Amino acid sequence: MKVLVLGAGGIGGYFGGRLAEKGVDVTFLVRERRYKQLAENGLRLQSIHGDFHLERPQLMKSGEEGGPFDVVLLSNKAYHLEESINDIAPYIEEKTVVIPLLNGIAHMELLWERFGRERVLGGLCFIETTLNADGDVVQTSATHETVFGEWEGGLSERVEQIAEAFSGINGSMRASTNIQRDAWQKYLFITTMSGITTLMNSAVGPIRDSLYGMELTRQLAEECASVIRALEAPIRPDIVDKQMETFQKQGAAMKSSMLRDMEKGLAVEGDHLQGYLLEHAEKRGLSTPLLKVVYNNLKVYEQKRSAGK
Ligand SMILES: NC(=O)C1=CN([C@@H]2O[C@H](COP(=O)(O)OP(=O)(O)OC[C@H]3O[C@@H](n4cnc5c(N)ncnc54)[C@H](OP(=O)(O)O)[C@@H]3O)[C@@H](O)[C@H]2O)C=CC1
Ligand SMILES: CC(C)(CO)C(=O)C(=O)O
Repeated sequence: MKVLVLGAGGIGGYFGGRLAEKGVDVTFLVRERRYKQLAENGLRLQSIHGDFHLERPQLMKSGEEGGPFDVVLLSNKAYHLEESINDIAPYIEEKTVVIPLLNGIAHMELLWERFGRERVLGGLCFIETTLNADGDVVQTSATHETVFGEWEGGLSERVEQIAEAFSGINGSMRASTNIQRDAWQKYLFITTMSGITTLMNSAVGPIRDSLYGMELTRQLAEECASVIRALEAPIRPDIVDKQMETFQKQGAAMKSSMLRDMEKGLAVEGDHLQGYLLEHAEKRGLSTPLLKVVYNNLKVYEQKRSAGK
């Protein structure tokens, strides 16, 4: 199976690296700066599950000849989606499937529009990873999992084949029979998790231990869930309780990738995550006061960032 991974950042670098470590034929579609870095240093994973150094990753830049690919793993940030879609387009053939690993939901419509619903699977990942100053992928907590499947549910032959090819890696890349529900539930989790950690400017531990930390986290999750339910998305009735339990179980040092990006002064995916839900809340007249505060905090950050402060 030939896999093209767009982006070799925290997510693409990690899962693409783990696939290559198993012997899967993986090519990374990257831009100039990352190309140079990976060509010089190789792809290095520093992980609590074991380090890995891929000395000569297969690399491509947009427009170069390559393929055909069976699977394209999309691992860009949401604010690079348009360019990323354009860059993978030449490699999407009749039988190629795209698996997006981005957080959020709004990208699905754009992918369907461009490539057709039949070529796009649902996908998501649970992992805490970031790039260090040398461009190495640093992975720091127990979970390292991606999940993918047919958006309409069930298990198709192609999904089974991909799951077979991805099985046995150091980590988990598995098929789901209900990826639509899984993706919306992940969306709820990340919108709450990135929202509360960026608002409080803190890892999970101090938020949990603070006077109103758990109450506010639940309030944010309830507000987000109310919008998701109004969109008739298929989340479980008890999902907020379940996710609060998950929040309780996280290591104290656990941070969202959005908070890590903020700490590095990088762009954030506020429009794609919190903004998308707020837009729908406003259209439907739903009250989401804490979500508004969270989103506004991100907007203030963006303003200061673009003013260089
Ligand atoms: N990091 C984490 O712990 C988690 C992240 N996620 C989600 O996964 C997605 C990816 O996040 P993450 O990996 O952390 O982000 P990173 O910023 O670490 O990596 C994204 C990579 O995509 C590359 N890229 C963007 N556009 C293109 C393009 N047109 N062609 C080639 N490469 C491109 C960037 O390259 P360049 O260097 O050239 O800009 C960058 O290396 C996000 O939606 C995030 O929310 C989900 C779960 C956990
Ligand atoms: C919360 C977490 C780490 C779970 O995978 C995540 O998705 C993110 O921070 O982007």
